Amino acid sequence: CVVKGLLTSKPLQQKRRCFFQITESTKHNYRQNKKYTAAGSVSGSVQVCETTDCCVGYYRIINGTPKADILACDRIEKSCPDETCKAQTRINNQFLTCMCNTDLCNGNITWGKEQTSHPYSYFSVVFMKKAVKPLVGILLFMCFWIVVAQWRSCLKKKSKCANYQQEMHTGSDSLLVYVLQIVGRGHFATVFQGTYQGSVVAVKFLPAAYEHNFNTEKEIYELLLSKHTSIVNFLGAGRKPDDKSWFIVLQFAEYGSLHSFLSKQTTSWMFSLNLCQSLSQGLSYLHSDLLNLHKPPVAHRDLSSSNVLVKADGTCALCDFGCSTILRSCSEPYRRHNQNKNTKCIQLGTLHYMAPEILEGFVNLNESMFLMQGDVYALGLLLWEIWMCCYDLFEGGAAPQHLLPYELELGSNVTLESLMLYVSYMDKRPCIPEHWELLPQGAALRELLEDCWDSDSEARLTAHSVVERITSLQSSYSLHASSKHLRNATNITQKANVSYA
Ligand SMILES: Nc1ncnc2c1ncn2[C@@H]1O[C@H](COP(=O)(O)OP(=O)(O)OP(=O)(O)O)[C@@H](O)[C@H]1O
Repeated sequence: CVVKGLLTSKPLQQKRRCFFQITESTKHNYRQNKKYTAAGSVSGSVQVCETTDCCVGYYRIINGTPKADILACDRIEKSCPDETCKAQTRINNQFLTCMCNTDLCNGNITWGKEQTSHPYSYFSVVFMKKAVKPLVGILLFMCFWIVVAQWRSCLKKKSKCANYQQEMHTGSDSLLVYVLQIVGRGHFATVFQGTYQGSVVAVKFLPAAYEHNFNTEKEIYELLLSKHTSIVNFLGAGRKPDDKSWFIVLQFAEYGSLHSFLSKQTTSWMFSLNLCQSLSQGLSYLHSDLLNLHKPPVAHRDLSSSNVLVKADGTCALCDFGCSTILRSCSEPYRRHNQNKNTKCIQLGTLHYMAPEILEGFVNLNESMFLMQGDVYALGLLLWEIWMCCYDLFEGGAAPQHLLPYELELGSNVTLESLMLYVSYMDKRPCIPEHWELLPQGAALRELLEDCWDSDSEARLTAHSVVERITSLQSSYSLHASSKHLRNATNITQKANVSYA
């Protein structure tokens, strides 16, 4: 109790005092204001910090000069080694932030003009477009000739480069798997197409050192019993005798990852609904606690369009459970498996999909609800990604090129800092096209997305209620694909279309 008391509330004389200010431009953001006001008691322009030693300052650059936007105590304990307020991050040459650890240190920011150049500034984007394009062309040309040369040498030594056969062991049994070409790569794994017992399968190989990731993923697949159509089917696992690498044999998803699917084609309204429906059903099943099936709730924790597969029937299946956490075992109530083991996944998962509270480190990683709410935030971004590639939702049927969430706003290599600033501090989300408001289903789509990615994690929908909302979209707007508002499929050029008859 004494320790807890020391951590949560400090004696008054030791409490940090910070400048407090919320400008007109941010006053409209009720939630944002509440977060900072709650960080300590405010008297005039000074706030006495309740739980942290850090002052924060968010500044906007107006006419080349930083103007304070939000000044306050930080809300959660973080390291802030600087005594003065030194500019740390900026975004689109517009924002500076600082954190410091002395009384009233956040009132005056120090910065150098050179700090305004941001990797995603307009200049660098133009430069990238003008200068990098020819370089990419040359590189592609060289790659083409390397591939041709390798293919020729393959033809010469056919036995080595062609399909090879592996006998792979799973405990006492053995799996005879033929491994063909590579179909995907992740941070840890290389995934091959192969055959097993006459069926096409995917074989995921993890290097010998990744035993923990292998065990976590295998444990989850075994637990899920592979019985849900929106979870990729698990067929076996084991270790290769020669290089000791780990492998998992899975049902093969013909269209590959959702990311590669959406990069290559646009979809009809009905097709997009099926993708969204199966995806949310998969997550709802994952989160569910099914005592009769001995299935505890599981948080995925690394949902992204690379970790969702698209099967031949146009439905999604979740995969890659290497970062997942079993939240509560049915046989051992409230024992949490994998706790603390998977904290590294936070940095490895695709940054774009991290919920604001996870970006800010505000989450107790052992709290089931927080982890599931983080998954629902990522689900909202995935639904947005799918609908942004639906030609029925764009005039003339011309859906824009597939982009990851926040890629348009922050560039393709987002950083943790720029994402924190944009998603958490500025409370921004991916742009929902304005013309959707004119569509019959537009308001329902907006509401669903906003209820998934709400900055208040407790206000978010559950995965189960997302399924219900999509079911109601399906029944209310099923005939909408032929609406006069919408498509002219002949206008679609680069991507192929996928639709249900
Ligand atoms: N069953 C499958 N069928 C078809 N392609 C698959 C299958 N499983 C994985 N892939 C492809 O392989 C890629 C990498 O797989 P996976 O995400 O499981 O690897 P990982 O190393 O665990 O990834 P991460 O970097 O997200 O941790 C996927 O994005 C997908 O393109």
